[in-house]
Amino acid sequence: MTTDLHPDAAAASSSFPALARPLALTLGDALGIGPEIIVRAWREGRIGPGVLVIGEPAVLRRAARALRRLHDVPEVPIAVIDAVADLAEVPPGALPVLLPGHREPALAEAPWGTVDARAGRLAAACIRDAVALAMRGEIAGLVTAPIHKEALAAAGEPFPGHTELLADESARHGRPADVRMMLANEELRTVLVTIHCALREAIDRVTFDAVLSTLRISHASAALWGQPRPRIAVAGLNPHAGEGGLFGREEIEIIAPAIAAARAEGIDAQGPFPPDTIFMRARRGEFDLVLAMYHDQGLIPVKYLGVEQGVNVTLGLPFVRTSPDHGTAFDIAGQGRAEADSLVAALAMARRLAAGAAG
Ligand SMILES: NC(=O)c1ccc[n+]([C@@H]2O[C@H](COP(=O)([O-])OP(=O)(O)OC[C@H]3O[C@@H](n4cnc5c(N)ncnc54)[C@H](O)[C@@H]3O)[C@@H](O)[C@H]2O)c1
Ligand SMILES: N[C@H](C(=O)O)[C@H](O)COP(=O)(O)O
Repeated sequence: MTTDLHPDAAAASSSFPALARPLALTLGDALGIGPEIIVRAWREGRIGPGVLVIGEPAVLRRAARALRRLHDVPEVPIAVIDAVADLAEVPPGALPVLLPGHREPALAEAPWGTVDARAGRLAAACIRDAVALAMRGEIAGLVTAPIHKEALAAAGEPFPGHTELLADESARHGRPADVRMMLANEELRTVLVTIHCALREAIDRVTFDAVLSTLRISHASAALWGQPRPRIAVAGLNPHAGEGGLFGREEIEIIAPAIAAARAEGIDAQGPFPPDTIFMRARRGEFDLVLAMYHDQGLIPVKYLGVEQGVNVTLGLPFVRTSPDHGTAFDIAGQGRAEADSLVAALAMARRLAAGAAG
């Protein structure tokens, strides 16, 4: 193994719960920071045992060469495997890379930080391969490196992100899934009622059923991370949670009735609270989780605390899926500047969730 282990490497590896099956790490957008944070985390000894990458070897080799050149450290060896079972044969120190069903080796010559349909196509293929392995029980879960949504769209994918694609794949494998996005760090957890759509559309999507089902999914999922009865705070949609109807009536007509229905089912839900202070209250311990009505209402407070520790978890799937809380960072891709901390946190969260799911 290389000599430049991260100071947290020993702590990270020793804290890994042993899993009976490996985790799959999907490549993400080949022209973003995904390949380099995978190689960097591996080189720093922070990925731990029982993990394989599903991706294009040539792309990972380019990332390994770039990091060797930029950080003057030994190049991470890549070991290509054809099946999960081959993981046991991979020599120590080599990064195991499972060949995806769809290949795009030429992406190793494409410019970093550019939108490329081939990268979108490869990213989607790696995700689908990982879901197939998860549904067959060959892996304990998947951790997805960031994709670029424009590249996904350029590849003709009808899904705006992993969350929607994973739900569709789950259904295609016979397991329809009502999923929600959670973003969590050490201080704050938020689950979103609506995600990847225009804000005007998001407001229309805030319905009684959407809020109630998000509460149900959040409540049911919390047992996986050891909180069987989470104290859930529900943010209002409008400023000051509508100020008694002065600034909108969604809280009165939609959100409060959904909270009441959830409470009648035994879910510890409270609100709707003014959105501008509920995250501060949750962060200081009044609540375990905040339900946010739309994407940025929930993600800004978590990411504002720093993208280093946040983890994106898809709730409601029949398999574990986590992801770093950041994107492809095209502005720094290929420069050796991307931090791998959130990827490491996503892997650690996936291990904990997979261990919990295994019982
Ligand atoms: N999990 C995912 O797949 C995921 C998550 C978020 C965004 N995205 C996608 O990524 C693309 C770019 O999104 P964006 O620009 O809004 O956000 P981004 O997270 O890619 O970048 C935002 C800023 O944070 C910095 N940054 C991000 N990750 C970093 C890291 N690990 N180390 C150091 N700096 C880091 C970037 O350099 C940039 O300045 C979009 O297509 C978006 O949809 C994907
Ligand atoms: N909404 C997420 C964020 O901003 O972090 C990001 O787009 C990831 O979404 P998926 O996991 O659905 O790709």
